[in-house]
Amino acid sequence: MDTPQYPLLSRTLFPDLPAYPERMIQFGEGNFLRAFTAWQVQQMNKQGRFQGNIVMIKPQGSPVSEHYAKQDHLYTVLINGIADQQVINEHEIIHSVSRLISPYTEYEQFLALAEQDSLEFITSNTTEAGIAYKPEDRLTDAPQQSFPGKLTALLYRRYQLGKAGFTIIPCELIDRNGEKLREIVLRYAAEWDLGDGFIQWLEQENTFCCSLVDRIVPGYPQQQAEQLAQELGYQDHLMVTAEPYLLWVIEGPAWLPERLPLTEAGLYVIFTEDLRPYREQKVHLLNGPHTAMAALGLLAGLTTVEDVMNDEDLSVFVKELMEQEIVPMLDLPRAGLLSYAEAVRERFMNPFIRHELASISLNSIAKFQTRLLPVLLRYQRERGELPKRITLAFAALLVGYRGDRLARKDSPEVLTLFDQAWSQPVEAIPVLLRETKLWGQDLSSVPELARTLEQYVRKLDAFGARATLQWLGGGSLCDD
Ligand SMILES: NC(=O)c1ccc[n+]([C@@H]2O[C@H](COP(=O)([O-])OP(=O)(O)OC[C@H]3O[C@@H](n4cnc5c(N)ncnc54)[C@H](O)[C@@H]3O)[C@@H](O)[C@H]2O)c1
Ligand SMILES: O=P(O)(O)OC[C@@H](O)[C@@H](O)[C@H](O)[C@H](O)CO
Repeated sequence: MDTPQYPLLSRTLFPDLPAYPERMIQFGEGNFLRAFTAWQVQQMNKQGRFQGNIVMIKPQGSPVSEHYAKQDHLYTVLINGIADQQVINEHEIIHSVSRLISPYTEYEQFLALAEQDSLEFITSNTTEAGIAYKPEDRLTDAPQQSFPGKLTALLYRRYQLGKAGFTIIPCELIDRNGEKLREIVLRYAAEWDLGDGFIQWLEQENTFCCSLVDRIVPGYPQQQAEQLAQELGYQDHLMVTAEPYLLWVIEGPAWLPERLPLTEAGLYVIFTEDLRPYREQKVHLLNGPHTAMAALGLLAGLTTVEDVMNDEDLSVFVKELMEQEIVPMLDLPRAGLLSYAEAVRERFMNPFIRHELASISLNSIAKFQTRLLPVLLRYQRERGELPKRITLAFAALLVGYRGDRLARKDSPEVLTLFDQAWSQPVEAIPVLLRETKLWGQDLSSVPELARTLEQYVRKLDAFGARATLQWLGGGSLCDD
């Protein structure tokens, strides 16, 4: 929203903000990283513990938003929510980003980062799709299309200059993110014939860490933009809202906490030798319910996570989904899982942030595959029956992806598969379940799955999401 009566946030307005040498390269300029890594770097800087800034790299070719340069790479993070029973409504101008480079228009500037000795860390968040191998990438491209391709080119230049390697900590929400990134970089190194010396340098001088991130960051506060400009006294096109909670689990070497003193700065960062249990818990008990509530909530006509948590039927659904279907399928102590589940529900109830179900529903098929499907399959194997709530969320997703009720946001490939299947409604569900490109496996032989989904889809179509939820919880429907 434009609020031209207020000056634009820039260093002219705040000339005393400090600037530090660049110590971190960050692939990704999205909302999440702006309220996560850059915010944390600023907390360390404020305490004199890091004294380093971030260079952001635009991982994709879409035009760079003019706002970064116009705002001197400053932006506001608004922290809104409840922590330790205290209401928190804080804002902070983040000045830990020094510049944003697009390799698509400034490829030489991008590669020149290899010359900078002050740079030690590389972080990234390029969505679940970003850590991907693209066979067409070449060292001679300017730039390579994939994020790992660009990273390999940068690392190769660094190696050629005989300089020290980096500590690389990706934040993408995929399993073993650091290992996957390392594998792809090594693959490019071999395929591009960059030599044994480079491969040895990659392995010995660089550290790829796996990491898990957790902070709800709904992004730009569209609806309060005007009021905020009035309160802050400036307009900021890059401001981003986040909850107070933050967790970063990093699986890395013992020397890392000292070099990256996040914990010392009082941030909830866990350095561990094994992040798997943290990942299982978060992906299934926080992201899983998000994906399920988005599928059902949108069909029920709701808009935000808060709407869901204030809805009698849906909030019960979310609680039972967590406690009765997800918790029993996780290999972690039950008491800890239940208290995590409760804390997550409190975060979902945050009355100060507006988390749109539509934004959570982006690319829901891939999300269902990682967040809920493993739980559904394990439940079916161990109990000999389907978990009814996850299955209902699955049915709601299939209805949503039919395209006649809701706007769908997914890759063209996924949408085409759904359009083809739904063009023959009678056969649609078995056809979709067989499609390995959607689920990573053929689901047609999962006992009772096709039949149950067909039943739930019929009920969702005939009676709507709310009545179907009530029926699932023991109520009756006219065709019972
Ligand atoms: N927003 C949150 O609450 C939150 C919390 C935890 C994790 N995350 C994760 O962060 C990711 C980004 O969220 P966001 O809110 O910053 O979104 P965003 O749309 O603001 O930013 C997305 C970023 O990813 C890049 N990107 C997108 N597709 C890419 C691709 N195929 N290859 C390379 N780069 C690509 C974009 O250029 C941009 O830098 C999400 O996918 C999610 O997994 C988000
Ligand atoms: O960011 P996405 O689109 O991958 O998923 C939506 C939410 O589940 C997610 O952003 C959570 O809010 C986040 O993972 C909390 O740490």
